[in-house]
Amino acid sequence: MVLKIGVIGTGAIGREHIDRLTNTIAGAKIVAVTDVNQVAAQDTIEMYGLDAVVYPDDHRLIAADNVDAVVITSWGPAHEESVLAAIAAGKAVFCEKPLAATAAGAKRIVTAEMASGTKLVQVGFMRRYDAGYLGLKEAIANHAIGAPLMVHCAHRNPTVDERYSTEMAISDTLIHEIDVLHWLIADDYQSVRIDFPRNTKQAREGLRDPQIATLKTKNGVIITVEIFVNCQYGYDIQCEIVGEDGIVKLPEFSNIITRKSGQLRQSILADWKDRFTRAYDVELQAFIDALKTKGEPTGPSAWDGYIAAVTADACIAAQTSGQEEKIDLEEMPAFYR
Ligand SMILES: NC(=O)c1ccc[n+]([C@@H]2O[C@H](COP(=O)([O-])OP(=O)(O)OC[C@H]3O[C@@H](n4cnc5c(N)ncnc54)[C@H](O)[C@@H]3O)[C@@H](O)[C@H]2O)c1
Ligand SMILES: O[C@H]1[C@H](O)[C@@H](O)[C@H](O)[C@@H](O)[C@H]1O
Repeated sequence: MVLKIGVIGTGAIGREHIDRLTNTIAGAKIVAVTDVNQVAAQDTIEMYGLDAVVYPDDHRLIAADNVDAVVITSWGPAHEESVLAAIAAGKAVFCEKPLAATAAGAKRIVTAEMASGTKLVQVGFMRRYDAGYLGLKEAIANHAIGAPLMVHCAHRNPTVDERYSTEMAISDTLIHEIDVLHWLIADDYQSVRIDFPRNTKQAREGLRDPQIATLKTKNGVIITVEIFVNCQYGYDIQCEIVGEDGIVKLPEFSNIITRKSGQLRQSILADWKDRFTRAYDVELQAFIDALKTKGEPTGPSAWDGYIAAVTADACIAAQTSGQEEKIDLEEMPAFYR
C-alpha cells in the first residue's frame, strides 16, 4: 500500500521532503500540495514532476479524500493551526519543528490529540535519527563515560536571512538542541539562562548574535549551547558530553581530506540541508513505515513538541530578563508513555 501525502509549505525544506518522499523513501506518494504562495506550489509540482493537485489552503488539502497523511513544512507560526486541523480530520501528521510557536499552542495540540484517542502527530526532530547522536545516546545508556556532568554544544549557521530574529535563535535554531539533549542524557530541564557575548558585526541591525544558553537539569548537569548564526565559515554542529569517567563527542561530518601544496585540508559544510540528509531520510521513512505497520507514528511525539515549546518559552523569557528562568513541565500523561 502506498500512503498518499499532502504537503503544506513548498519552501526550502518542503521541497527537500517532497524530493525525498518521491525519490528516496518507499511507500509514499505526494498527491497534494499547498502554499500561501500558490505559484511556488505549482512550480514545485513541475520541478519534481508530481502527479499532484495544488490546493488553495491547508484546510482544503487536509480535508481532501485522497490525502491519507499530512506533512507540514510551512513557517513555524502557521504549524499549530494545520496540526489541529489534521487531528480534527483524524489524519496522521508529520510537522517540522517547532510544533507550535508557544507552549500554550503545543498544549492545545496535546489536548486535541489525547481527546482524539489516537496518536497522530510526529515532530521533525531529525537529530534523534542521526547516527552521531544515536552513537552518543548508546554510549551514555551503556555507561561508557559514567554519569554525564556537563554538555558543551555549538550550533553555528554561516548566515541567516533578514526575517531571522533574536527570538528565532531559540524557536528555530536552539530548538534542535532543546529536543535532542534531554533525550540524549535522559534527564529533564530545570532552568535556563541566556547570555549575550559581544555582538558580531556580521549580524543585521537589531539581531543579537551570538547567544549562549546555559541549561540546568534535574540531575545537576549543566549544558552550554553557543548559538551563532552569522559565523560565516560554515554550518557546524558540535556536541561534547563530559562524564565522570570520560568524554564522548559528536563526530565531525566526514568530508575527504586533501594533502596538497604543503597543506592538509578538509572542507566544512555550508548548508543545513547537507548535514542531516540521512537523518531526514530515516525519520520520514520511519513515519511512513509506522503508519503502515502500527497505524500510528512512533517518532518524536506531540509531547516532545510540548517539552521543547515550554523550554523555548523559558529561554525567550530569559533573553529579556537576563535571569535564570525556571522550566516548569507538566507530568507526562500516560497516553504518551
Ligand atoms: N528540521 C530541520 O532541520 C529544518 C530545516 C529547515 C527548516 N525547518 C523548519 O521547517 C519550516 C519551514 O522552513 P523553511 O526553511 O522551508 O522556510 P521557507 O520560508 O523556505 O518555506 C516556508 C514555506 O511555507 C509557506 N507558508 C507559510 N505559511 C503558510 C501557510 N499557512 N500555509 C501554507 N504555506 C505556508 C511559505 O510561503 C514558504 O513557501 C520551519 O518551521 C523551519 O523551522 C526545519
Ligand atoms: O530552520 C533552520 C534549520 O532548522 C537548521 O537546522 C538550523 O541550523 C537553522 O538555524 C534553522 O534556521
